[in-house]
Amino acid sequence: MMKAKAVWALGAMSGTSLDGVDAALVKTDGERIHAFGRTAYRSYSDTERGVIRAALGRWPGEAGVGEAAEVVETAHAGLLSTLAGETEVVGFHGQTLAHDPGGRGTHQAGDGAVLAEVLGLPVVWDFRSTDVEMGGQGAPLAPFFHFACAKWIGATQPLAFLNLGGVGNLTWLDPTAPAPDAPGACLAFDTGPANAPVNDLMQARRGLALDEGGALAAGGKPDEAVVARFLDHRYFRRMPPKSLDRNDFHGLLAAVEHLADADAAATLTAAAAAAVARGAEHFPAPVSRLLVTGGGRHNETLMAMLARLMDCPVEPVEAAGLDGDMLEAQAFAHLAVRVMRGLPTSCATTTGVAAAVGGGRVSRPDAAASATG
Ligand SMILES: Nc1ncnc2c1ncn2[C@@H]1O[C@H](COP(=O)(O)OP(=O)(O)OP(=O)(O)O)[C@@H](O)[C@H]1O
Ligand SMILES: CC(=O)N[C@H]1[C@@H]2OC[C@@H](O2)[C@@H](O)[C@@H]1O[C@H](C)C(=O)O
Repeated sequence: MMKAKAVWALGAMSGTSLDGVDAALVKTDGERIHAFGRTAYRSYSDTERGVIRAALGRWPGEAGVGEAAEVVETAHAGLLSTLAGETEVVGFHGQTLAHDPGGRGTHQAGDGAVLAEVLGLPVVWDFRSTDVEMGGQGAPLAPFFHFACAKWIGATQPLAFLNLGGVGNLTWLDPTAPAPDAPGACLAFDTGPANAPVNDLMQARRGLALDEGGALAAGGKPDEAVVARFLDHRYFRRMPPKSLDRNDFHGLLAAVEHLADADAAATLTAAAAAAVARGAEHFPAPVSRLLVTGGGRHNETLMAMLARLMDCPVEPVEAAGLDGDMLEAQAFAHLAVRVMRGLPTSCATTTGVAAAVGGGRVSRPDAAASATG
């Protein structure tokens, strides 16, 4: 079989924590990573964040959604144009405003056609809709990239990637499998809330965005009864694949209302760790290591709790030479190339979709130009 040519692709992600946009270059043929390139970040201003926050939970056509999409497009256009000269294709995730795979679908704000026109490059976007239309969860989508990362780092034994963002997601994988959608290659799902509840607590009690380093939680004692009640949630009894919306565990903050700040932070941190451990019970085989990506890997208390609960080494992805701040952006660069090549981006064991599917719409600059007159 002829080997596919690797190309430089530029991926961009605007995550659930609404901090800003990550962008990263990856040289890939959609199967194998050939090189990692430059990265860039642009934070949202408070005003921009406010516009996006006001549109959370809303669907296309509803109030505030157009304004949020414009903020997302402007931020991406500015950031991506600084790297556009180094790439052939863009993978644009956009900002998830609402995610209800069993109901109304999934909604990422930002129009790829607008970006294609601005950047003069093909843009792959709307990665999740086709999967949802075909009965999948539409998330997580990073697993096929995690599989490529496992090959890149030369892994030979099953391992797991854990993303600790607002929500947590876990990918178990066997790097000896021939492809990520091969039988027994991957199992992936959202574990539960990760940083979002602690962030919400810090905002409510201290006016801060996050528990820096997990310092507040480190000084508290988890309320085990609250953690046990949290684990009783029906989400943890569901078999994977499964995915979550940021607000699916909204009641968690009320459950720690009676606790002092440090104990409340410790309890919510313990709940996030326990959700991961509960998820790991679904692993088809033991793992050699758990590689942690996403902002939560900077939370030392959360990492220590995880290390106590897991029976394998728990390490930030940097221990394997990867970039934990950019992994999701890199994932959408890699997935964009898969879409361009007609390769699937999800399968039954990563999103629960009936058959492996290639999500993603492709907008080309000329088409964008003619569509907009
Ligand atoms: N130094 C730190 N100490 C403690 N927590 C931190 C630190 N840095 C980041 N975090 C946590 O990580 C979060 C951001 O993580 P990340 O950027 O991975 O999220 P995201 O990509 O927006 O979310 P998702 O993956 O759910 O879309 C912050 O909101 C905070 O809770
Ligand atoms: C619907 C949606 O945007 N989900 C995000 C979110 O953030 C983390 C987790 O929940 C994961 O399911 C997903 O993002 C990553 C990039 C994914 O699809 O793999």
